[in-house]
Amino acid sequence: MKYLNETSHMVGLSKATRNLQNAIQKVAPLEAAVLLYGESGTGKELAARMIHDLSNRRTSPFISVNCGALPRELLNTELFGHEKGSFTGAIYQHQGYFEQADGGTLLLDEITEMPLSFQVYLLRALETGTFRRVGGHQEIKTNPRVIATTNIDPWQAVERGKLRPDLFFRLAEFPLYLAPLRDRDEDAILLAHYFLESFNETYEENKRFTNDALQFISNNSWPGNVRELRHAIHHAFILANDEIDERKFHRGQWQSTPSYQDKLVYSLVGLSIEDIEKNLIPATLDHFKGDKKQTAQCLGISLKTLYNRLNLISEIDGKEDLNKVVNFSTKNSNAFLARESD
Ligand SMILES: Nc1ncnc2c1ncn2[C@@H]1O[C@H](COP(=O)(O)OP(=O)(O)OP(=O)(O)O)[C@@H](O)[C@H]1O
Repeated sequence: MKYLNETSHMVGLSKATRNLQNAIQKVAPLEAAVLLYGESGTGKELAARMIHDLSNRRTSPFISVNCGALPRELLNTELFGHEKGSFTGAIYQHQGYFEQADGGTLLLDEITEMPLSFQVYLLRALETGTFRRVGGHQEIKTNPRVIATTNIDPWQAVERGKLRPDLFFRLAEFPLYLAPLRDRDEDAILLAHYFLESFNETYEENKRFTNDALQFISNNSWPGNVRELRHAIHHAFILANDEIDERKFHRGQWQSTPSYQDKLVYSLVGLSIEDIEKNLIPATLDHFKGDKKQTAQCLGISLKTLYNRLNLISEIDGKEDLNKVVNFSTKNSNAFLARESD
């Protein structure tokens, strides 16, 4: 098995992605501070990495700091470092991220999660290009290029008091928006093929999507964006033998908002299990155009059980009623099997 490594370039042909790629190409060689904003999983960290790789700083370090994950009391030492003996346990001098990223790129991830009271120190370091290590007296000068990211609208973050306006203006010399996957037309399919090829290569397999899987990928809204899509494909890839069909996506634990399932389940409340079964079996049979093997497979029952259930249903309802059930439930099953993404 090879090392999973498909994350080095930005896949997508939608207008939003092409605009983003163009903007990255333009801003990367400059020194402007970039603020990347967009929903979680849209590719902000990837974009930051690309900016670094396309800049003149590419051979220097790229240091990423998750501002939301650092406790307030550690922010100072983690960002600016400390001198030996500056506090109990400081047995060595420590260089903070600002020094480590000197000449390279410092990615301040989730900037709006940084406590407001600390943002003023960050701003000072950015404005003057200098800072002091904790316990130090000497001004240290470094030159990292700063890229910041946030999952929330940065203008709203300023309004709501989560981001100091002066820091916002310093960080947002070049704001860049990453659109959610649902607004990026054909990108989901391209990304799906890209991730599939990558998994095939990694696991030395040759798995393929069926048309209904591609339909599902294209219809789903992917609220967790590219990250969710990647996890879903990995999950389906692991379950599938050769062909990755739509059903491999159904019960995935990756699913963050099981919208169609929720809707489906709530639409069934009030019916008995017997009613549901009576409707579901003929509807599934109808969906597979009478193919009992596929129907049984989809329902997760044996062919024998399917025959027994069908006999039972026709005994209960009579032939005429069964047809009615099929017609009635075909409508519902089509809606269900089409996996409406809204
Ligand atoms: N256009 C793309 N092409 C290929 N891979 C992508 C693309 N966009 C995102 N990815 C991949 O999707 C995953 C999530 O992306 P990333 O971590 O950059 O998102 P993010 O916006 O920074 O998320 P968060 O805000 O939650 O930190 C990563 O594995 C990344 O490599």
